[in-house]
Amino acid sequence: MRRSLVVGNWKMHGSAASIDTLVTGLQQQLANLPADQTDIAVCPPFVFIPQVISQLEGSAIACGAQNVSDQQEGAYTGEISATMLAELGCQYVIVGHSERRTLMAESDADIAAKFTAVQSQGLTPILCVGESLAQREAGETLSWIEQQIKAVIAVAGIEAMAASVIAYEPIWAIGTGKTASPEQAQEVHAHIRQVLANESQAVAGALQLLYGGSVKADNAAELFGKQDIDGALVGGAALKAADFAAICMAATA
Ligand SMILES: O=C[C@H](O)COP(=O)(O)O
Repeated sequence: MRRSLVVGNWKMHGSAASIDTLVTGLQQQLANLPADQTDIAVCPPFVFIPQVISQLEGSAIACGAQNVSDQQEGAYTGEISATMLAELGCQYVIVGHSERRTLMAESDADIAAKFTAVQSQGLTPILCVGESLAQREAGETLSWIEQQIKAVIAVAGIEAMAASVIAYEPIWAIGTGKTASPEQAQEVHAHIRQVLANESQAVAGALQLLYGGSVKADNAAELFGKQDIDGALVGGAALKAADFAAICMAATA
């Protein structure tokens, strides 16, 4: 049976003080969560990672990053490498978030290179895929998601997917309050698992598949009730300790 995983993506939010409060709140709220059933991680902005890792010392909550360079070292002004994130103690790195694909024009090739760079340092990539509203309305959702995943498999190989997490995040549901229905999400998750199963049943069966897009305390349980939804990548609701904790509880129930 797959463990569930809930990841908070704090995006470009927070200050040293507000993050201190948030992490303290999370530790209090999640103190009684059975750590053997659910993996939990938070992804702060880069500059707050050392603070968060220090605050989380001794806790079962892992820390991740929201982005990474596809290079490990060199003259890449403003970039952060997977080597650096590993040294800090990060365990996860989000790659291919739709905000980066759209706002930073990251291509499938860029994302595959980042995915490989992350794994080369022993970290776990959380590969985000998702369709726009126009693509959904044109009936292109499944083929688009398949293409995004195959672009990474083509570079990293199917076995590499075993050491990764995939997050399905329909772009139209991110930060909009419009969640995909559990049935819409399950349809895509089942397809993702089938795409993987066509190459390796073992990888498909073991991979944690998250849903992201306006996940809240009051819709999480229904989403997690679906067979192929193993957890969530949470944006807005991850900024409030009580809300994020409630989502983690729902994933554990
Ligand atoms: O990475 C998280 C997703 O973009 C979801 O964000 P949201 O929960 O605010 O819709």
